[in-house]
Amino acid sequence: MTPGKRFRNALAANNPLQIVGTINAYSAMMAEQIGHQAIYLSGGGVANASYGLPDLGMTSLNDVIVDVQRITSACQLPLMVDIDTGWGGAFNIAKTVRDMEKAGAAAVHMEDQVAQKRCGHRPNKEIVSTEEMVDRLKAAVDARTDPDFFIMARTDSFAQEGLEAAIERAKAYVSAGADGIFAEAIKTEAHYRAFAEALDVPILANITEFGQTELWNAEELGNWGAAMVLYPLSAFRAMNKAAENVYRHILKDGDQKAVVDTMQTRMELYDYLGYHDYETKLDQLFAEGKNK
Ligand SMILES: C[C@](O)(C(=O)O)[C@H](CC(=O)O)C(=O)O
Ligand SMILES: [Mg+2]
Repeated sequence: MTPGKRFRNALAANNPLQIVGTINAYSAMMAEQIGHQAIYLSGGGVANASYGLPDLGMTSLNDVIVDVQRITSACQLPLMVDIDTGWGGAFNIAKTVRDMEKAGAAAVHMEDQVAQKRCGHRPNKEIVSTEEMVDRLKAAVDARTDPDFFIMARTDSFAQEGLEAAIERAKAYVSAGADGIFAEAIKTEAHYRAFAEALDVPILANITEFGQTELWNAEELGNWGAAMVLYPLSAFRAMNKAAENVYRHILKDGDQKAVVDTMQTRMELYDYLGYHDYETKLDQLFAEGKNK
């Protein structure tokens, strides 16, 4: 079964489908073993965590592909990838989609901001015309080889143009072939309901912390018509805070005793990695070698 098909199955089986951000391969393994059905690679996350950069369109296709490959090699869950604005014109976008498919991604979202993009929850975003975004989407849809590969259009237009215009754009994006709509930085129950009622494709709610959106519960978002709920950077933010605390204590206390309880143990780490299976296998191979 292709990754795209697995994503569509997860979407059909979960209402709404929770999609959790996994900043690296090991996080993806944890999410999988905890029981999540779909995972996400955040564009902001790649920029921040892998390159120490802000989420301002400074990372390239190849920068993101590296992290996609690491995650899809380690985890079977369908992965949605943030491809920002697709990284260029029609030919570049087509290449982005093909490369994402080859790297094992199941879904992507592409947005209607200008190439010099910003985080969707920050002020002063600029967007391209509806026509330009429609062209981007057509290039993406044409390029996929697996018809189940899921191509979602993200619109950042709500902040500048308001609800009605954003819905009009979303309709045009669906006509261009988008499989789903990511309405960025909408805020209220009425907004979610309006998008869900106007469109007959799955709608994604981006429940990112410290942004424009309240931390609505998945069940209520589902009742309002959201088919997917995204938590793009939640675990990453928590990991960062935990790491910050450890660095401070080591410097201040001269040891890590005060924070050891906040750490995942060696055994927990090994359990997620399947370490003991590897070790058993290695011991067997070693014993066989000796017997020769
Ligand atoms: C979803 C997002 O595009 C991302 O890159 O993870 C960000 C998330 C964030 O900055 O909180 C966005 O919403 O623009
Ligand atoms: Mg992003």
